[in-house]
Amino acid sequence: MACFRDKVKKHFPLTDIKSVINLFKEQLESNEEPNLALLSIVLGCIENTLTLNRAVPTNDDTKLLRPIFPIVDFSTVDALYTQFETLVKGSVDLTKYPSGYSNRDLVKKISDVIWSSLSRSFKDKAHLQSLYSFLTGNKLDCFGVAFGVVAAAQLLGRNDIHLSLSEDHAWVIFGEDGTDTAEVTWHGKGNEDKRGQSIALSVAEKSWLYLNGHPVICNRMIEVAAIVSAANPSINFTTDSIEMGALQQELLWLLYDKGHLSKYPMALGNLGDLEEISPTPGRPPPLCIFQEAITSAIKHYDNHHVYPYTYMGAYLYRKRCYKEAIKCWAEASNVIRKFNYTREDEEIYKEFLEIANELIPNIVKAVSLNTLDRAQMNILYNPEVYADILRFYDGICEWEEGSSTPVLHVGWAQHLTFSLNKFDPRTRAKIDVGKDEDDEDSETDENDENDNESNSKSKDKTKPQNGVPVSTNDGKETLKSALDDLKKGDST
Ligand SMILES: CC1(C)CN=C(N2CCN(c3ncnc4sc(C(F)(F)C(F)(F)F)cc34)CC2)S1
Repeated sequence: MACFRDKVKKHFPLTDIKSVINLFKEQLESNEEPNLALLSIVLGCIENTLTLNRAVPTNDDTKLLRPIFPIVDFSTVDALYTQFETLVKGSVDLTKYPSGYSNRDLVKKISDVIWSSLSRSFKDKAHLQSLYSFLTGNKLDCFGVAFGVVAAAQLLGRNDIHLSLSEDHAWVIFGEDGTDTAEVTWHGKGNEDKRGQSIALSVAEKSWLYLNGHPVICNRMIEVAAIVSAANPSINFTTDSIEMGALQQELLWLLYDKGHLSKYPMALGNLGDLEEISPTPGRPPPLCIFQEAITSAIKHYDNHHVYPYTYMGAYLYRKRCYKEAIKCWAEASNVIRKFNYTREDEEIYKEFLEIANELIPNIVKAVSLNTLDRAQMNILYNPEVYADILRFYDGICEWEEGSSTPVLHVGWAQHLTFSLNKFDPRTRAKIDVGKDEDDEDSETDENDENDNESNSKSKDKTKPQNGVPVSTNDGKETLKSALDDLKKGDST
């Protein structure tokens, strides 16, 4: 690693965002792989200084004026890197593992090295995702442990071990064709960790947690993107570090320009949120970035990711573009219906619960009372919006079908009736819940003599022919056309 030190030393001391960008740029453009441990230590050190134990501003102006970007000395980083190298190389006897491709024993052994160094304190605090946190405080969150295993593997020269990311869990892939998988960290609260096991069984459950076989499989570049995307600029519940947010944003654009975000929808969503806070001149607006995340998920992950739609939906909700936000949530529901709900899917359950029981009710309230959003009261007369709310709920019902754990309870029904009743009755009459042509389920319904209801539904000719179809498809077109209208400015 001596050569690595000579190459990197010239960037230090890091004194501002530009110097950090230059370090990452050289690592990404080098003919050798970017050094994950180095970059994680550097970013963790800066994040730690900018977000934890901040100097409380006094009435002495000089304190307020002094830039607080930390000076990162090479000696600091080198000492921590050496500490990590000593731990990993001192604990793993590589002679026991034949060279070439890695096996499950080696992966488990590396995971044990990280795992056994962790302190027992609670792990769901912020700023526990980097090797800086691991080396200075023996603390890592779920992502941090998985990342630490991959960074340790790289240090051991095992370049077939890579990070695999779902929307709420991380594990590793390894082996000759990169198809072996292994749990290396824990997930959630009160769940026994399954470290060492392959994830095949969990995927078989069709749970959202494992994205039913559509996780983000990282290469070294996408692993650098994960380091940057997992950085956390928040100081407390209400305040973010401007410097840390700006650094994360510039690093994400650096990775974006090199194409390393194209298969990482959550990093694109993260970048869209940062651009909303502080737009970069000459860069696409947030809506375009969120759309890129959706397009990436459709193209690379067979539209099995939920978060691209909830990133965009949340943004549109904040901008009070309620019709388009509801369409995004219908598309999110169109994704979740492909899964079976299992007990480790709580995170996405909470996401849909908030949309159904808080955000949509807030919208129908906001546009029905004499409020500043009264200009959008026409939403309650728009059959498309009503149809999207029905699609939203239909996807959640389908998610529940065939699941081991129920999703809906009476609280959902109370909010559902509240929201639907706000719509004008004539609007509710305008939608057509007819059979979806290519929905093979309705064929079986037709042939199911016991299920008269669906037969009557699909044969009922009383519905107006020009009804708005409530069809569940991969509605890229409907969402796209709605957003085009928004961009043209005729959004209501
Ligand atoms: C639309 C939202 C509610 C806003 N933020 C969301 N995030 C914030 C960022 N985030 C992420 N952003 C980048 N990369 C990753 S990898 C990952 C994970 F695999 F679940 C891990 F590693 F287990 F934590 C999570 C995650 C998780 C999802 S989703």
